[in-house]
Amino acid sequence: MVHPRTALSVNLNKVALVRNTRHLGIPSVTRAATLCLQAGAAGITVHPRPDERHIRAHDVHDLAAVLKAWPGREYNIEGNPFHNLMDFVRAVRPHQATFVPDSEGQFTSDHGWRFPDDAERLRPLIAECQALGVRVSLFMDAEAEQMAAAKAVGADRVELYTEPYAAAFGTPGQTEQLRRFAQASQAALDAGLAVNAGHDLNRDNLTPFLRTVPGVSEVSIGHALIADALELGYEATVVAYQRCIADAFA
Ligand SMILES: CC(=O)[C@@H](O)[C@H](O)COP(=O)(O)O
Ligand SMILES: NCC(=O)COP(=O)(O)O
Repeated sequence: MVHPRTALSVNLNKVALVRNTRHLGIPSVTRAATLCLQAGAAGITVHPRPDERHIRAHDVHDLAAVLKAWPGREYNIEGNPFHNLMDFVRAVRPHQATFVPDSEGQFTSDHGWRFPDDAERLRPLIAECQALGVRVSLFMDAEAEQMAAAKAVGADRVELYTEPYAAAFGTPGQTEQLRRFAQASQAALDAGLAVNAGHDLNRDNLTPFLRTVPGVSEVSIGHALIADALELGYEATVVAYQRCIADAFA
């Protein structure tokens, strides 16, 4: 079942990471995508980093072919538009491009864009994506005062970087983080942006997040979901995450 309120996009970076440790082609990234889509995932996300530590260029094209067989499901490609992302956008025209301000060797994504600093250099690349029919989401820290500027630069959506919430989950800081994210999401919605969210979301912290943070259109989840799939399998794991989403709106 694809839940109508908040779409689940499965990030397959970590399947590729394991695959790359041998020259055997397993675990298959395309098979993971197919099994997750068959289980009801609304889409697939990849972050083809320049060093190809996990998702490689051929994966991006292989997955585009898989998604073509799934009308209504979305392909989201993340990356830094000043590095290699735009070449992938031009070549495969995904449904969504998520601009992430990562440096080339960065351990993982850990911050969003800053306005007004980044505005003028982002504007033409956002416009180019949209001219190609690709929706643009900007990876942003949960700062309400930054949302109007994200809209002004032309973005369709923001993706709230959820690691600070995930790190506070289960501690006294959880309430304050949820308030911060709810405020940032409402500010984005008020500015005319749609809201995505991602990074370190899992089966424990997802439902409370969606119950409290208004109007989340899509969550992209990879690390914890793939870890769960090692134990439960892709189908049961996607169903479990869809249940977490459904529980938030029950
Ligand atoms: C942008 C973001 O928060 C994640 O989607 C990112 O893809 C994580 O990258 P790694 O899987 O390389 O840690
Ligand atoms: N944009 C977040 C994403 O795609 C996956 O992040 P994570 O669940 O691997 O932390």
